Amino acid sequence: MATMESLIVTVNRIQRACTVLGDHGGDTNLPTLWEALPSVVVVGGQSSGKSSVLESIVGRDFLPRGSGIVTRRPLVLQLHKTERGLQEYGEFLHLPKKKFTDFSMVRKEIQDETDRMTGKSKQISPVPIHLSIYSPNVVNLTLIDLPGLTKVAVEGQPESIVQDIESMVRSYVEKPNCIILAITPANQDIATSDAIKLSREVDPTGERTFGVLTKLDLMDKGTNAIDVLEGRAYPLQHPWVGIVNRSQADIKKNVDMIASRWKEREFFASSPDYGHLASKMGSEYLAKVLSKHLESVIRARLPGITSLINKSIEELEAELSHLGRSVAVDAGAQLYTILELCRAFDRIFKEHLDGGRPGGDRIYGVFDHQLPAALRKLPFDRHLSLQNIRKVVSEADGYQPHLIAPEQGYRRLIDGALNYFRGPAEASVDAVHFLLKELVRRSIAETQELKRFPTLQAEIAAAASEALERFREDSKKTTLRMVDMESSYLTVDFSRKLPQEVEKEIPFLRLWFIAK
Ligand SMILES: Nc1nc2c(ncn2[C@@H]2O[C@H](COP(=O)(O)OP(=O)(O)OP(=O)(O)O)[C@@H](O)[C@H]2O)c(=O)[nH]1
Repeated sequence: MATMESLIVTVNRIQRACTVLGDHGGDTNLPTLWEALPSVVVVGGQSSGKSSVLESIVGRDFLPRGSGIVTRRPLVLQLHKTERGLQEYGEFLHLPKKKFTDFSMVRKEIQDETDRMTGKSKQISPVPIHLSIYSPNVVNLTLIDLPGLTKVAVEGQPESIVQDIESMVRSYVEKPNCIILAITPANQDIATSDAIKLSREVDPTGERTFGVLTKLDLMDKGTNAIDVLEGRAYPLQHPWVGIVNRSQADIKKNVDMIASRWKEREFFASSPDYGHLASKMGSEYLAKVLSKHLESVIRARLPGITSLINKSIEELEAELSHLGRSVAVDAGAQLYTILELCRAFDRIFKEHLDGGRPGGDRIYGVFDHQLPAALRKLPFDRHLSLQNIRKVVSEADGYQPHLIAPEQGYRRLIDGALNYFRGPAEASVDAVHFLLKELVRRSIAETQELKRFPTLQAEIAAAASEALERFREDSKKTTLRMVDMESSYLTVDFSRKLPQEVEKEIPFLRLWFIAK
């Protein structure tokens, strides 16, 4: 049996690890170990007696009380049985090593930790609070206390609170590893029990549901719940357990929990209705039944839990090896890592440009195909038609016609022709710019080392893109400046080199290349 008890303790440790790692189940698309771990979830309507049942099981008065919705975060209560005579204490996961021997301080810490997550608002939060209680008066058992199913939002709560609570409760009870502790007050019509309605919906066979009837002592005189407790009414696979907790008056009088347990035992033992069931009633019996059932569920689920843990370890180890060595902490080493990553990107980008990876050939193609093709389309034939030449020469001469060579006319003709080059020159700069941006994107994607640093990857891409934009503007200015330089200084040699037979193709293209 000791092995089984350490089994629950082991599952408790895994559960705490899940919460530390942010895995508390719920609607995440991340793989979750939390949901594979069996636990007992306490479900009931408002003021049904959930907190009282938990305190009766623990034998300590430690839960916050008040009107409206008091429980606003799931409370994962892990009970650890200790040797008789040892001091009882509580310990929170978010305050490791701090032992709470004063259980009124446990209540205050639950309230404070709830407010830390939800603020002073009355909001609820799915992030659980982990509380471990070490006591000789408990059994090894894990219980999760959830906000009470309510019908109305109290002031300061959004209308959606009713739905929000139900969704949170559902996210727990619908999981196959969840053992449902459905709390129903006996002094209300069980047919209207929120807990029974919900458990029947998510666990129609009742194999995961334990029905608890509280407030048996408050039933109207002459009525009893014997039909339910003996399984004739609202039958469940596991027999109902009747509980008598402290009344509000007892709470006010600070009746001791252990004394309250004694009163409960007296109630059942002396009851004419329930005397014959006394050995199977009360919070102590309920705790033992739940602990034994939890052990059997853990035992049954152990192979699945083990394989899930092993699978998670393999996946995490694979991810770790993919991520590579850990990044240094000091600034100098981090800078070195960043420079190394930049060099890796630079190396790949250069290979695209200089050869070894595709890309540079397309840039060459801009000058070897696109630019000449664009120049061939320039309207030199129209610009250099006899009609236009006459027009430009006569305009250049003004009222004094040229005597020998129409030099001014020539200059204007050549200047006008060279201006046609501006468009294709700028288009070539744009084409090369587009190709370089594409090469940056591909180089970033091909730099494996950068994959584990998405932020740095984005920063390098942004810096490279910004630099290319600057270079593009500078390149356009330089290209147009070259065209202007050529057309602003036509030497005599330029004209002398003109081919004698004006070829049909592109006289000025040949003229241009000869002049260069
Ligand atoms: N007489 C008597 N009173 C009970 C019993 N169980 C709970 N109460 C009283 O019912 C009231 C509500 O009990 P809680 O344990 O706070 O109920 P709860 O479901 O935790 O309430 P919330 O979580 O705040 O919705 C308290 O005043 C309890 O003292 C019982 O078995 N007998």
